[in-house]
Amino acid sequence: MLPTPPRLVVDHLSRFFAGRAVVDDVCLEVAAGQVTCLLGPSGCGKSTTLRMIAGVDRPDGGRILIDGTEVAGPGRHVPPEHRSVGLMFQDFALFPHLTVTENVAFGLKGDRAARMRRVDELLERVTLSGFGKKHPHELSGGEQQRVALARALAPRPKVMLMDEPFSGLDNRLRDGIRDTTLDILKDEGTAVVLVTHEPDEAMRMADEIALMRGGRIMQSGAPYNIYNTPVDKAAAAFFSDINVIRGTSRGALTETPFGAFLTPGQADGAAVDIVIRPQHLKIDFDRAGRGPSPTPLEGTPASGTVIRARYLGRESLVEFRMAFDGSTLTASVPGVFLPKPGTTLWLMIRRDKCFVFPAK
Ligand SMILES: Nc1ncnc2c1ncn2[C@@H]1O[C@H](COP(=O)(O)OP(=O)(O)OP(=O)(O)O)[C@@H](O)[C@H]1O
Repeated sequence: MLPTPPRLVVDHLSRFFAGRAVVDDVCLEVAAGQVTCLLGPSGCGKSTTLRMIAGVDRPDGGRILIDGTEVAGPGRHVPPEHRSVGLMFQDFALFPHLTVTENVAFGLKGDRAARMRRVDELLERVTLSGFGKKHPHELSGGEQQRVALARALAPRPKVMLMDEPFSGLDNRLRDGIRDTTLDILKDEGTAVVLVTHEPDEAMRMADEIALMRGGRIMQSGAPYNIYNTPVDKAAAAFFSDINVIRGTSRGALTETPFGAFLTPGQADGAAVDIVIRPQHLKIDFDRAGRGPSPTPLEGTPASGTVIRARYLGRESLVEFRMAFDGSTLTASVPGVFLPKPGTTLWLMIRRDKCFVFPAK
């Protein structure tokens, strides 16, 4: 038996505007029931990629296949309504003059009883049973969003395309609605491509994240891998603040004020950036002008003076001016830790948590 093809395949897709590649050789594979997030800064080509998958824009190169059938490619363009794709955007675009039931039933074909069964099933799924006769203006933002989800899912699309679908919602509503939406999409077995510029949203929703920059996918993988093995400094910086310590490679080592770091593979004499997230800097107290003893895992401590400390709820962020060169480093500590500005403390760096990149 032949293996089942992925539900959605995007194969070397490109799009040019005024001679500039805004989508540049993008490849994706999304299985049924899988959520892939296109994540990246504004203007990196996420929405253009989504629009080509939807069929409202045509690629200049590459192909798109749904369940193994080419829907876009050289000389081929299947119109959006024949692609079995569902769409959900930031403005839910419900029809204001139609009731909730009529909105959800809008794209459904077949006899009335079957259509109504599907509408009832979906309204129950999105916990809006009993709302069928209401009009969109009688609903809250979160309720409208759930109607939009039910409407998009009603015809059982093979692929669901979502462009910042939660960004219009109140912060407090968002997490709950994201989780409900995810459960329903997984239950329906739809392949999902979700566009977002928020790393937290991608980490929360995605089975796979495709990190985009300048029209290209810079890195793709499971959220854990993207966060813990970024391909470069910018990929690391997309998910959190980062600290950068510059050094020069000698043999397989780079000497820094925090001791030597193993940096194999870097050319001798090359400038190297050691990158560390704030939660992986360890803070220790001053012992009459000395720090704690060096350890193999955390290296040599370096002293710094507190510039400011802020409490953010789950954690405290402490900024330091480092004694060795006056540079600034930021450490985060779970809970409440608010040392006074001017206090001298010592910082250490977890060797197993830092990333090494050639300096650019
Ligand atoms: N129809 C068009 N004509 C010319 N340029 C366009 C067109 N559509 C998009 N662009 C340009 O292509 C680039 C990518 O746009 P796109 O909307 O795909 O980015 P995005 O990553 O979705 O950004 P955002 O998060 O701000 O929506 C941008 O520089 C944009 O200005």
